[in-house]
Amino acid sequence: MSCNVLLALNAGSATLKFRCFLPGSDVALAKGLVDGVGRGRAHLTLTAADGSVLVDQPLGESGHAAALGAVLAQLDTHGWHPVAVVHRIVHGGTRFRQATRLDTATIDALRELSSLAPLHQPVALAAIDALTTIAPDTPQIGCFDTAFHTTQDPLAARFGIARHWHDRGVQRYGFHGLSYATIAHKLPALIGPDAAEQRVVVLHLGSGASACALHQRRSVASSMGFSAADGLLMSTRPGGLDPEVVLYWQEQAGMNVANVRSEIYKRSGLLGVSGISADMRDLQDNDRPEANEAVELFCYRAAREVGALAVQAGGLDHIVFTAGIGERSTPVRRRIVERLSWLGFQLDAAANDSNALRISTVDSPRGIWVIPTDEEGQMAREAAALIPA
Ligand SMILES: Nc1ncnc2c1ncn2[C@@H]1O[C@H](COP(=O)(O)OP(=O)(O)O)[C@@H](O)[C@H]1O
Ligand SMILES: CC(=O)OP(=O)(O)O
Ligand SMILES: [Mg+2]
Repeated sequence: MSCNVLLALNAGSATLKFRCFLPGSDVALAKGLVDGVGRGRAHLTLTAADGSVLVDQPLGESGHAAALGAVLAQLDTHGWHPVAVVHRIVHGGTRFRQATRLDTATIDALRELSSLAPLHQPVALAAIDALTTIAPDTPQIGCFDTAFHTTQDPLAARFGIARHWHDRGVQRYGFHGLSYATIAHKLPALIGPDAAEQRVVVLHLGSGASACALHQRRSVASSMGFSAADGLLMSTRPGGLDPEVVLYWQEQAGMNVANVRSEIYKRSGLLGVSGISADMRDLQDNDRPEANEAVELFCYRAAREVGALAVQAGGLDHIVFTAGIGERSTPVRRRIVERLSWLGFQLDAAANDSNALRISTVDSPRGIWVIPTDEEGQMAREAAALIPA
């Protein structure tokens, strides 16, 4: 049977995640992943809504364009025809504040922001360019990680630098907005309508990691800034760094801009501190002291940021863990919450071990929750109004 779908694409540095929705709804019909893109070992999986695996296919030497071509071919074979494609775009700068139909002018404007999100923006643009070539008549829509944070307190968006820089766009934007918007959307049903409006800090802990304070389900402040390199320790990014370190690398270690960017985006974080792996699973099960120190630094920095965000939100009632590490790592959640116990967060160890929705004890003064993120579902909701009838 053949069926029109909205195709949502979330292009990462080495992955292409996708999901097909009934147009105008957030009901998913199928989802998939191409792993190892551009690394000589791309692999496509396509899974139906009931969990059955429809495709499990090595693609070999595929870049983003070839990977996308293979995805479209498989969707076609299974009778799914994209009437529109919606892309996750990490940086929308000051201009893109809501889901936007993409054309030559908007794509050019997004290209100018590439250096501020070097791991993400170029690959999203590669997917957009590939689609423009393969399916020029299919409408494309961009949804932005920065858009959810336009409600931030103006003070939270300002660096302590000369005003003219701020006016030129050197501001704190905040990222992972599609993930935070998903959590804000799910909160009333999952934690209760009154609790949902309280002060909530969401910890999005994935390859990139950040934290966001919500009040009345809107972003008040977040840990990421001008780029997605600020804030928490991440898989390969350092998070907040004294700017003099960058000057030291350039002046004393002879590193050029490309070397510095690589150090910041690819060689720091869990990988740099441990010297072992960027993957939390490898580190939390490893007995070497360097692995333990990397995990401990990750947890300490996350807890420290929760404290800072509690000040910005004027208090704190709940914390929510989400994304790959937040949804699945029992020890990371335990170590973060231990550092927050003085704020009234008491962990229920058994609930934490089973990744339950509520992981705080019944008499914990404040709530601790685990809520799966759904960036693609959020994209489908945001794009609904822009899909041609
Ligand atoms: N069971 C688990 N325990 C600990 N960490 C996990 C687990 N499953 C996945 N992760 C971690 O989640 C991270 C990826 O998260 P994800 O949200 O998928 O990131 P992204 O979409 O940004 O690539 C990886 O660092 C991986 O180690
Ligand atoms: C913004 C960002 O860091 O995204 P990701 O976690 O997907 O790398
Ligand atoms: Mg992610």
